[in-house]
Order: sequence, then structure tokens, then C-alpha cells
Amino acid sequence: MSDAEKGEGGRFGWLSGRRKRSIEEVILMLLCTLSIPSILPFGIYRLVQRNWLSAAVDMALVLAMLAVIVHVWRTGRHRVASFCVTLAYSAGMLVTVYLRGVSLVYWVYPTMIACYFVLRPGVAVAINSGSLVGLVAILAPQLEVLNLMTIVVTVGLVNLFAYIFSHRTGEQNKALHTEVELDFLTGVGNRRSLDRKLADHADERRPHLASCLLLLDLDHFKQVNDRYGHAAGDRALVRLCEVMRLHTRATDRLFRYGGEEFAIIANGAALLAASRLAENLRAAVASTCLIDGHPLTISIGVAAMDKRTAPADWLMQADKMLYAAKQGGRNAVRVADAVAPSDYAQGA
Ligand SMILES: Nc1nc2c(ncn2[C@@H]2O[C@H](COP(=O)(O)OP(=O)(O)OP(=O)(O)O)[C@@H](O)[C@H]2O)c(=O)[nH]1
Repeated sequence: MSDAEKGEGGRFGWLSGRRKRSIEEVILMLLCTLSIPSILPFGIYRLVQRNWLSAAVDMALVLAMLAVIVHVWRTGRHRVASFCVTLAYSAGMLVTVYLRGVSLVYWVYPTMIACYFVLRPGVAVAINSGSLVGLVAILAPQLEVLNLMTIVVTVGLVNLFAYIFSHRTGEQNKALHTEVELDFLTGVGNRRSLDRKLADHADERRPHLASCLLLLDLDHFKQVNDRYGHAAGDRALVRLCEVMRLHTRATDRLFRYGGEEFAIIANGAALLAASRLAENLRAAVASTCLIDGHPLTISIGVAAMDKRTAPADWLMQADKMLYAAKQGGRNAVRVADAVAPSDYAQGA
């Protein structure tokens, strides 16, 4: 992937603040940026017209959008900001219709569609339903029933279509994610997904707990394939992943690194805790029947995901430890630096 694609440097690096940004952040900032030239001219016009209240609403919205852009740009936090932006949009739209009458009802449609860009479809539909109730309350005294019904039905249809589109896109994204990021055989993350998670961890801006990387490899697995066939070997790999799931926490992430080699990101686990996890896992596999009549063991290398070094270094460290575990006779755990053997013996 090129620098420009990563958003971390390259020709367009300045656009993303030379930091990798999530698509949600970019969409939110783009939406707010586009809102400013859409609203500002009306605010200025109303100022010139001395229509103070309407001008104040427009200017407040412009300032709110500016504040959100700065906040998301600096912190990268977009969830709460997305929610606040849609609430501000919706409130601004209702106040505008209240102040200026039905002629401004056209703003309702883009405002409501914008919600689906930054929020989950269910949340967007809930906010827009509330706005529709408010809109009816505002317009009911001014409009004939038929006109009011036309607005309600068209707003309802716009929301229905936007909801269906947004929901379908979400489902397609999930399916795509499964195709692209999960290992077909075992259902754990694949190598691509591991690389992405490691990069995410390196980019994590919030202060976070220590985490560790475990690389594990089945010992003498070739013998299984040779003796029982590839299909039996596949079943053993699936079974190994079940054991890994059983012995890891919901926050830990499992990956197939390649062939009969797997990786675990032990989130929030420092070296000592990760080495305990590795030892438990090693013991669990040794005492589990992955394949009938053939005891199988694993070797594990553990390394800290130290933010001072790069993901490639974490992988290299863990791989070195895995190699050491293999060289030491297999069915073993080796932990990089930091943890002295005595610490480990006490913790195990
Ligand atoms: N059944 C099955 N076997 C696989 C798969 N991917 C890799 N393998 C096998 O895993 C075996 C790996 O063999 P080696 O690299 O020699 O390692 P090993 O026999 O486990 O020996 P050590 O790692 O040194 O303990 C090979 O026989 C591969 O064919 C898979 O998806 N399914």
C-alpha cells in the first residue's frame, strides 16, 4: 500500500494531518466541511436582512461544524461527535422551519439523509423519526391536511429508502469483511487482518494498556498430514482454534498467521500475563485430543507490543521466541526479554 493510500504521508499526507484516519472520521469531517459553505451564505444574507434569530441559528450551526472538524482532526474521536452533529443538524433544521415556515422544508431531506452517513441506520432512523414528529407539530397549524400528509409521506419514504440502502451497505460490508479478513478454514482472522490490527495498535492514539503478541505453531504437524491425510490435518487446525478461543478472553484477537502457525493479540496483557496465557494454552493443547490417537503439542513465542518499536519488530521478536521454543525441544513457551525466568515460574 502506498503512503498516499495509507494517509500517513506522501502527496496527500497534509490532507489527513499526516496520520492514518478512519473512513468514519473522514466522512464526518467532510460532511461538516461541506455544511459550512452550504449554510454560511444564508447566515450572511439573513444578517444583511437583519433577521437576527435565523442568522444566529445559521451561524451557530457553522460554528458547531467548525468545532467538530477541529475536535475530530485533533483527537480522532468521531462517535460522540457524529451523534452531536446529527442532533445539531436536526435541531437547526426544526428551528429554521419554525422560524421561516414551510418554504424551508426542503432542508429536511438532505439533513435526514446526512444522518445515515455518520450513524448506524437504526440510530439515524430513531433521530429522524423524532425530528418528523417535531416537524408535524410545527407545520400542523400552518398547512392543510393534504399538504402536511405529502410532507410526512415523502419524508417517510426518503427515510425508508435511506435506511434500506444504509442497512444493505452495512450487510455487504460485513460480508466483504468476512471474505477479506477471516481465514476460510478456521474462522479466525487471516494474515491481512493481523497486519491491519497490528498497524491499528501502533497507530492507537489513546493511552492504552500494554499488549502482547503470541505466535504459536503446531509441533511436527507434517506427520499428521502424512499419516492421517490433509482432511484430518484440517480438522486438527479447526480444533486447535476452538481450544484457543476457550482459553483466551473476548478482547483477545486470534489469527492464522499461515499454514499451521497462529497468532494471538493479547489485548491489555503485559508480558507476565501473556506468558501465563501462553503456558495455559500450551498445557491445554497438550491435554486435548486434537486428532484421535495422535498427541499434538504447540510451541509459543511471546513478545510485547512495545509502542517504541514497529509491528514488524513485534512479529520478529515473537518469531525469534517461537524458534527458540522449537529449538528447545518443542511443547514450550519462550518469552522475549523483560520477564525473568523466576518471575515466570512464580506467575505460572
Ligand atoms: N492439513 C493442513 N495442513 C497444512 C495446512 N497448512 C499447512 N499445512 C501443513 O503443515 C505442515 C508444516 O510442516 P513443517 O513446516 O515441516 O512443520 P512441522 O512438521 O509442524 O514441524 P515443526 O514446525 O518444526 O515442529 C506441512 O505438512 C503443511 O502441508 C492446512 O491448511 N491444512
